[in-house]
Amino acid sequence: MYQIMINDTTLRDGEQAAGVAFNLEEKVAIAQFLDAIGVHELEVGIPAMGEEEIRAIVAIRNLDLNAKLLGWNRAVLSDIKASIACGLERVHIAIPVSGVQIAAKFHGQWRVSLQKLKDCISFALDQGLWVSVGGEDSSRADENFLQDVAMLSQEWGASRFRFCDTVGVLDPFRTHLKVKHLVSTLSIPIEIHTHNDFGLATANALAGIKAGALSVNTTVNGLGERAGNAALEEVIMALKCIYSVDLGIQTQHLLKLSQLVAKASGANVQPWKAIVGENTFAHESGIHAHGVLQNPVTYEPYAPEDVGWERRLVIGKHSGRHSLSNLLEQHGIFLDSQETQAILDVVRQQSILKKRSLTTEELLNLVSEKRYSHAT
Ligand SMILES: CC(=O)SCCNC(=O)CCNC(=O)[C@H](O)C(C)(C)COP(=O)(O)OP(=O)(O)OC[C@H]1O[C@@H](n2cnc3c(N)ncnc32)[C@H](O)[C@@H]1OP(=O)(O)O
Ligand SMILES: O=C(O)CCC(=O)C(=O)O
Repeated sequence: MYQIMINDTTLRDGEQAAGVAFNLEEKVAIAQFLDAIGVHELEVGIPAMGEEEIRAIVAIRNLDLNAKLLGWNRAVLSDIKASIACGLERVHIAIPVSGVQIAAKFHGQWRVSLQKLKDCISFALDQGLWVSVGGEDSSRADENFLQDVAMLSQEWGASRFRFCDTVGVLDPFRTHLKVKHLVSTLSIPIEIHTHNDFGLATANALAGIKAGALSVNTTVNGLGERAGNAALEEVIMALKCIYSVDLGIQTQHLLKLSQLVAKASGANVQPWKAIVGENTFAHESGIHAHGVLQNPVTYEPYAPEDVGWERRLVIGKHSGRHSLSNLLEQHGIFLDSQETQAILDVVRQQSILKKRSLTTEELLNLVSEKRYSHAT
């Protein structure tokens, strides 16, 4: 595959998740972290939101990061002026392209909206800015109209066109078809922006990349509007492990980044969340733990250290003899198979009662209660 760029929008679409509000320090810390691990481009916010947002964006801009910085704008001149006031050199200008959005938001006046887009692109270019255009709701747009808007954006001087599955209604097959069509007719790069309303955001982002999109929008932990966006950590690791595409990003810090964003957003990551959930490298089931003890590749698609995790074997309702013996032996306890089975039976009962796996301390207490003479 060709050179793919991540344009992370945790600080824009991520923060649009209902109830999430980063302060300046948090925005700066997230931007610094993303930059430090090698993320190529950051959509840092919406300058039109006013003073607070502008202050945060200016603070990020003053860091002189390696990542390119992009401000999000409507096709409104005052929005572009606010981006300029932040000292940004790259602006993203969005317009809705679906019939339903143009009707509801612009009373069907698509010509007016296209003229505004043209004026904004022209103004931004005159100010020496680099311009990207976003087709909001591209996935539900009439294909010919979408094509026209993208072609016009290119003609008017935009350097990239963003295909947005704004309400997450595509599947990977349709994403591939639609993005491939745009890629084949435009000479500027396409960016893919996906939402997770049906749990397909990452799959659709990958399908867009497969179809030739050179840039992909992500957010840390998949944070974002409604069900969120394609998760940065999922896109990076899927590209690396499934497609052998290394984006040059230091993946071993992905867990720390996830924790930073979880704290700043007040939105915890569910334990089974891909890549960064706390169960990602936790093995309880006897058959799995036995396999992993022989060779971790049996039940792990990549090594925990690759993303900052450590492997955990936990003892609970589904555990078997091998993992129990392994853990006890680490504490100098060697039981015969009957004794091990007896402990396992109690573990199962206790796990059901406690509705969780047991801690090592609880397990050692169980063994000592049994008073096996050779157990210490
Ligand atoms: C799919 C997306 O994620 S789009 C990004 C959405 N993000 C956000 O809305 C978060 C930040 N937004 C804000 O702070 C505010 O909405 C602002 C500052 C942008 C605008 O605030 P307000 O002036 O109070 O307007 P409000 O939000 O109520 O309504 C949106 C206005 O933008 C217009 N608008 C929406 N999209 C666009 C667009 N792409 N280009 C031009 N105008 C647009 C609407 O028609 C409406 O205009 P009107 O006031 O003339 O009727
Ligand atoms: O940039 C755009 O055009 C809109 C981006 C967006 O957040 C969306 O469509 O979901």
